[in-house]
Amino acid sequence: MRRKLAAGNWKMNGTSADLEQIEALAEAHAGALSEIMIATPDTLLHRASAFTKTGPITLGAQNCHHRESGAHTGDVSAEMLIDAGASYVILGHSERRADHDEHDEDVRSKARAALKAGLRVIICMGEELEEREADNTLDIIGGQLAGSIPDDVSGETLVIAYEPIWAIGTGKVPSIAQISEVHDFIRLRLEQRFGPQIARGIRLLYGGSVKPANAAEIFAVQNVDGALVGGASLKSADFGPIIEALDAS
Ligand SMILES: O=C[C@H](O)COP(=O)(O)O
Repeated sequence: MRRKLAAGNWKMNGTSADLEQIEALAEAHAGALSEIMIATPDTLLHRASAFTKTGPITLGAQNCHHRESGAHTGDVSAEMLIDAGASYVILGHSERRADHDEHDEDVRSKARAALKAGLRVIICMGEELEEREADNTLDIIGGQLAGSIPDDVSGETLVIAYEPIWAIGTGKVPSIAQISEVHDFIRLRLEQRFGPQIARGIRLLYGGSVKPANAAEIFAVQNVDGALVGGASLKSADFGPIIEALDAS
């Protein structure tokens, strides 16, 4: 049985004044059935960890370097993230792929480093609108799966987030049939590569304009084990109902 995961990605948003959002979530959802993860900016991790020592919330980061340490100005290693309070790291987000020219092999080597250090990884993948319209979505996802995910993974350590790029921050959401098709495809590919036992333990998140109003419908899809939420994770008043919808699914 896979534990549902409501993951928030704050992206480049949030200062110390916003820690009260995490405090409010921790209080309101102390009894949540689902796991709740918030990937704050690295600058907030240590202080946010004060609110996550007990209860259902875990913390994550949004990137890490593929090396353990050394002369890499401005970068942060997986070990440093753990030291600051993270237990997850999001890797391969389309914004990192676009802004920092990250490719599947970069994501894979970062994932190896993160797993070696003891982080769980949320590896993101998704198609551009042109790729969707050209009916290439499954080819794109198949390539990203093969290229981004290292060999040594388990249901404990790997989460995959399907995030169609055209749905991120746009208010556009794929149809339920489209979400279902991609998630079933990912599960099948994982079974083929890792075997049914490992594949069935890996959680698959949907991401892209998840809001309180559409969460329940998305969470009803088989093989959707939660969500990676951007904008609606910034305020506890928005993220809370999404967590409740996941608990109820
Ligand atoms: O990581 C989160 C996704 O990019 C979704 O962002 P969004 O919920 O603002 O569309």
